[in-house]
Amino acid sequence: MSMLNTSDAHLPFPILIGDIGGTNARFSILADAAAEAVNFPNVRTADFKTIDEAILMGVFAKTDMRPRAAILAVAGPINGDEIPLTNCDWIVRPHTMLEGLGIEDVIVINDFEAQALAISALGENDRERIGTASRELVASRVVLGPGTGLGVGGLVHAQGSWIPVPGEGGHVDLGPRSMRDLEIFPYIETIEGRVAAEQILCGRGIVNLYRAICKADGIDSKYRDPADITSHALAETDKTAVETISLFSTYLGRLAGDLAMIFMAKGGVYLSGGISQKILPALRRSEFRAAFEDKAPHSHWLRAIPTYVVTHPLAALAGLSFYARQPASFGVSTEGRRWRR
Ligand SMILES: Nc1ncnc2c1ncn2[C@@H]1O[C@H](COP(=O)(O)OP(=O)(O)OP(=O)(O)O)[C@@H](O)[C@H]1O
Repeated sequence: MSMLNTSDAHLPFPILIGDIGGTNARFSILADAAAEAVNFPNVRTADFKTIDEAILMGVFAKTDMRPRAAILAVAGPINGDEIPLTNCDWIVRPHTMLEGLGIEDVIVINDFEAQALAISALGENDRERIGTASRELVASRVVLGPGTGLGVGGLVHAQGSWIPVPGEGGHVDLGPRSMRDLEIFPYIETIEGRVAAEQILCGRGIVNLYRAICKADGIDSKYRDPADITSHALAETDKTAVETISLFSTYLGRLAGDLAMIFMAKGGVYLSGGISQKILPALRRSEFRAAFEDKAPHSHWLRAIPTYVVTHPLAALAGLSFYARQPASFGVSTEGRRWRR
């Protein structure tokens, strides 16, 4: 039995769980540890001034259930009693929630910690395997998700617990490796001179990569929206778009393999984020998996690690509910991130 959570009392049910993204916030309520989650319609963050107002209108106005506790996953760092969100004007103020919403206990964690909690127990219907490695081990895992940005979360298995590890893995350096990379990389828009992984592996990164390929080839770029590039790539109606998504898959595989080595992720590497699902047919091709395994001197080891695309539509909420139902199975540190009345 793990000692990691002994200082943390269980949260009282019903528990409100929330995944607060830049554009959308998704909420559910768990009536008790055995009950199915009751899901509420997506709330667009731009439609409400505050998260408290969104909870009142998007949840409380639609049910008689009143949560006694809340676990929220947010995109952004959690420091202190005022938590600003990346890509959205909301500031999460747990003290205000305790006073105004009748909630007794609030925990706030990072969105990729929630994604990491989810990959501890996703079923076969909630993921699609990429490649042939299929050995399922109860061992450390990694999740990386290209969306508006690039999130990364580790899930370490130790002392009989799953321990989510938040971090800024989306900001590691990504370097050129092939001759073609060397032609394209000089044209990738940098951040203070650096090609951080997020300069390529996210929505705006797809456009950045596409434009760099156009410049390297001396042709005009036609598309400004990542969705246009992926749709032309998947339909094979534009050669540069096809190469963009092929290289995107290679670079995603390269980073996924690096993270697998860093975390000794024998339990598998998971791709989440909106973009992974949208380019699933491209990820099924050879580039992603080939780059993932291309890690001499450890390729034999990478070949045995399964890789998956998360297909669960509400994976972060699923992760939060696994934790809410069975907190003792997880080593979630709540220090400085839990507020009680
Ligand atoms: N078909 C597509 N192909 C590639 N990129 C796309 C496509 N559709 C949307 N995008 C890009 O995906 C990004 C949004 O990603 P995602 O849907 O994962 O949102 P998110 O970052 O999780 O935010 P939120 O949680 O608020 O929904 C945007 O940069 C958008 O331009």
